[in-house]
Amino acid sequence: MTKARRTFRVLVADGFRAAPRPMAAAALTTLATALTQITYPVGIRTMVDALARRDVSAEIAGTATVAVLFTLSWTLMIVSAGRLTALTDEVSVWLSARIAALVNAVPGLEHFERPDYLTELERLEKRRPMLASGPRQALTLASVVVRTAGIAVLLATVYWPLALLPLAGLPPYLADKRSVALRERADAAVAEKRRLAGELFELAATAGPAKELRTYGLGPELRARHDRLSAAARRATVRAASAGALWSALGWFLYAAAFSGAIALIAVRAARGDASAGQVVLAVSLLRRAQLTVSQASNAIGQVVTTASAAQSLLWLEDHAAAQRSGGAPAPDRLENGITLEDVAFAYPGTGAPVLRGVNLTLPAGGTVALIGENGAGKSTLVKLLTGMYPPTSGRILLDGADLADVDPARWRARTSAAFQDFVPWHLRAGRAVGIGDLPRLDDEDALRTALDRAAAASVVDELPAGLDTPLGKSFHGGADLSGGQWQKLALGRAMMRDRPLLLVLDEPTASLDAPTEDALFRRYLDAARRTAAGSGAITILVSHRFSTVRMADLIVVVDGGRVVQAGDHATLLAEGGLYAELFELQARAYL
Ligand SMILES: Nc1ncnc2c1ncn2[C@@H]1O[C@H](COP(=O)(O)OP(=O)(O)OP(=O)(O)O)[C@@H](O)[C@H]1O
Repeated sequence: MTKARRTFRVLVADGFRAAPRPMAAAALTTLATALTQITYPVGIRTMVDALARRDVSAEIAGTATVAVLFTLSWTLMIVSAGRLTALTDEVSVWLSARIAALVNAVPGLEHFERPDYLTELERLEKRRPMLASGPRQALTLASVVVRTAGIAVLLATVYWPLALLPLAGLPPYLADKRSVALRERADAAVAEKRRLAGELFELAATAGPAKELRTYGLGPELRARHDRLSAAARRATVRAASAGALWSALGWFLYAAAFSGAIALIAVRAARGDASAGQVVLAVSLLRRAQLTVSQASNAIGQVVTTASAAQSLLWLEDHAAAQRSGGAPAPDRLENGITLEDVAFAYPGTGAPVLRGVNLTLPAGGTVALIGENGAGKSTLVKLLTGMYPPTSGRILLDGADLADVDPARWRARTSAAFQDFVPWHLRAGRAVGIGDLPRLDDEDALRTALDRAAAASVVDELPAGLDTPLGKSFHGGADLSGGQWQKLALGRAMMRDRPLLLVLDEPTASLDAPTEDALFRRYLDAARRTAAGSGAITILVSHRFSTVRMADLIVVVDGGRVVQAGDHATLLAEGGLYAELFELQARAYL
């Protein structure tokens, strides 16, 4: 489908998809209003000419026509305004669901991490209300076209050159289009500044960073940066708005000149006796209406042009979601041999430098694997590749020999589970904050309890006033707030919800827990994992900086500068005397 047809689809056809009945009702009432609005001046002409001829019956007919059409046009106008508002509401709800579905249809994280994609998503979010009113604007434009055509035909019955008057609407239309383009360009140019300013505002005004802000006295610096960015963005948009206003003024000046010329032409024809009194009244009434219609046309076209350009953000998202690989092979039911990385390299999209290079590694089925390395070594990136958030830039990841690139991302995701270091403190009821780890069993209390036990998190829920039903977080009135460690235990419980994951990732999931708790938790967890892994060959990956935990893993993988520099069990790596032994000694000495 061409771009123009797809844009038309967003503006018109989506209205019928989102809300078929409201769209049909709005279309009918809007067009009926347009027809009655332009035809009632014909009754006025009949009235005035009948008056001049002293023809009483024609005058009664003209008056009745005016009365009926006038009353109808007002009634229909009010009904159609209501219909159009209802239509916009329905399309808005439908569109929100569609955007959310499209964003979630993209299996990877690229659109959340690349600045150019973020800008496009942000523009789409900002333009959502405008897009929701697309069908309304399209109907308004259709009504304007019908009225303009009707006015041109009726003016031609008075004196044919007057039919050309609606063409005088072109200069204001073109000027408004230019004005919109100027503002759009300025908006796109300052989008990054606005986003940064928004992030700084969040930092300065939300509870999370408040402690650090006060400790380091960062408030004034953040405010100054925020003000500088906001002012620069405002200056650019105000400049564009002023230039746009000048263009609009010029367009309307040209229209006013054409309008005055048309009035003068009718006056001259009437003075010469070439037009009846009724025709003069009809022409003047139509010219007034034409003025109104042209200004509405210019607005309606301007809005449709803006919305059509906003629709490009939605089309971009549709294309981006469609370009993602979907379908593909199912994930294996169980792992026999394990997951193998073959010469894997990876660079984040939009950045040149690889953060992983030449990674060759086998994670044995049923094993527990610990990833260790210094900050920024590439551990979390490796995890993102294994969970299918990103494909490798080169090299392959094989599940029992089958390329992960050929497996349907959603089906692979359904067989993985994870607790991340930057877990989400879901503000839900406690049971649900855990249950969303396996949506089909969201309210399955037995499954919830088992998951909480596996994560050693049962006590967190038991201490809550209403147990699993306790609302969590400050979003709820009276919601229970938890400590960092308690939130983290619930996140672990969430990761334990899936019964038969093939890959379970625990990416520094215990950073908020004290060392003995982490140690006890992992002993207990790894025992259970080894037992269940016997059935499915599941692999557990643990990212941690604590060697007391790491040493329990079957395989320890040492990552340094994006490369795997060592792999083996604790005793082997210690005997090798490389980076692992060095880091281990360092930490052991710190505890002495
Ligand atoms: N979304 C991203 N876009 C660009 N670069 C990124 C992104 N995420 C991470 N990086 C870079 O990739 C490198 C590896 O980061 P990664 O988070 O994988 O390290 P890590 O070993 O998990 O570190 P830590 O122990 O601090 O969590 C770092 O240099 C980091 O700056």
